[in-house]
Amino acid sequence: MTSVKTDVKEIGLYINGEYVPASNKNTFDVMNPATQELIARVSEATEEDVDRACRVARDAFENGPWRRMTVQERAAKLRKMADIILERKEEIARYDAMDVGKPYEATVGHEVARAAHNIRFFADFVEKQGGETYPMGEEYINYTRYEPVGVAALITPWNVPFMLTTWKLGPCLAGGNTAVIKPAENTPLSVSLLGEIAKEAGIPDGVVNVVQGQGSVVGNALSTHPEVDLISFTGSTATGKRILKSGADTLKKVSFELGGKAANIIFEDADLEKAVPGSIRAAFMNSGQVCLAGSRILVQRSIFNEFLEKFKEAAMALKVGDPQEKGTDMGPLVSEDHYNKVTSYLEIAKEEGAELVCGGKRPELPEYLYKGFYLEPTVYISNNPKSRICQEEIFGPVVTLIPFDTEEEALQIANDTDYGLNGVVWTENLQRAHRISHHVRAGTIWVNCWFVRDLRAPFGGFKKSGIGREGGHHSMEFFTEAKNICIALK
Ligand SMILES: NC(=O)C1=CN([C@@H]2O[C@H](COP(=O)(O)OP(=O)(O)OC[C@H]3O[C@@H](n4cnc5c(N)ncnc54)[C@H](OP(=O)(O)O)[C@@H]3O)[C@@H](O)[C@H]2O)C=CC1
Ligand SMILES: CCCCCC/C=C/C(=O)O
Repeated sequence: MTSVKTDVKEIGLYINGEYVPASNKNTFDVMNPATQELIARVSEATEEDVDRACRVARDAFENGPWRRMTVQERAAKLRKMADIILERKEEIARYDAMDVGKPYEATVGHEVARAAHNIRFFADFVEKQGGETYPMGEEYINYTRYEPVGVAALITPWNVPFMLTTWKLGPCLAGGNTAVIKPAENTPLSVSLLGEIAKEAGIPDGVVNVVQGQGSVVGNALSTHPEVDLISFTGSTATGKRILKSGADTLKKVSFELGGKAANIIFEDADLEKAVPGSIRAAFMNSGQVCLAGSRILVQRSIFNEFLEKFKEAAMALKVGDPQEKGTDMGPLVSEDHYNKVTSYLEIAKEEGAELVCGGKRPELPEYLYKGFYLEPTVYISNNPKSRICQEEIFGPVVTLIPFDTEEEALQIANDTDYGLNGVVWTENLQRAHRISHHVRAGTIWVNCWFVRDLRAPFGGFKKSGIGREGGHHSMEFFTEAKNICIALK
């Protein structure tokens, strides 16, 4: 058996409605992390290319029709875009499976569908959005308008490239802004299609541009560019800090979705029929390369052994393998560098005295996957919540079970982190569910579920997990400027 073989793709930058090479004709190679085969050569933008993309986006914003269209006209084009995404869902999911190593089946069924929903949701949202009016007796009346901000830089990570980019692009375009998108260098394939999909949907040239290349060059050029008015960024906390500094001189608006180290708390009254599979998903979906991963599993001591046995059995039953193949639960890690980072925590865990329950090594795989960056689902037990494996975002299929006795202790451990993106609570006690949800310091708490999303709800992090919120009117507030108009009536 072999993985799906494809020709090496040649991918250009997408600027002003067409694919173009980099100004110096340089390209970079993209590998399939499941096999280390070369899958694409991608044009590597220079600062000059980024400058051109930003100027094109500025011109499309100032002089083009996009921001002048009625919301109904813009919404119709966005709905068309969502339709095209669904029509091309196999191609998009195949791309994400090829460069991220995501299981194709889950990607085509969930993530690409969600990507289309991201665009359609904001088309519907802006059509229904009203303004405010504040009459001042008979003499004056105030009313508000929500106007686009300008040129947005959308900088996105490699773990969920297409879906997370559309999560930003939907509200950006619905608000009447123009965009320069920069996907992660490891995973440029699916996002490279967004410019042509926008064009096919009738969105004017220059409104959606995609530049490719390294964060330190291309991302930095965007974050410092005078024509960029706002930056919506999803990625690591370390990069978020850098972008905040680079954007400071030009006073850019920022929205940051950053890292996480969620506590997944299992109380003794939890229904383990739900808590075990739910915790497995939260731990190992996307090979654990998920900001929302429930990677610190806090288990009440009275049920610790029972939970441990069930969790271990379920983790070991996950099918690790070729992301292109039906039935694969977990693909490889995204790259050699990332594999080295994740596996360095296996050494750290040993030094910290954590007990290895299962995993911690490469799985046995067919020969054609020998070079892939695979790691078995790995589970530790630790009694030291302050240890590095319990504090740092490993971003791989490595989780730690931590025993606790009381609610107070669970809360203390849950909140003992720099991060605050989300938390998960498993209990059949309604009062406890509310109590714990109120006291865990994080932007989203899931009770007896994980990663259930309503796009109207605020999404974002406390502490070092982010700045601002995305979702519904939160996204629209970021991507628009509220203007008050005060009219004298006499
Ligand atoms: N809160 C949330 O919703 C989510 C958060 N994340 C977080 O993302 C991280 C994983 O993604 P990862 O790609 O490694 O994150 P990085 O922060 O390394 O990269 C994210 C993006 O920023 C770019 N970038 C890197 N350096 C700079 C710079 N100096 N200026 C501007 N842009 C730059 C990267 O480019 P390049 O790749 O080319 O270096 C990439 O496109 C994890 O910490 C995870 O928790 C992920 C998903 C959701
Ligand atoms: C495998 C999917 C992980 C998605 C992580 C971030 C989600 C953001 C959102 O739902 O908007």
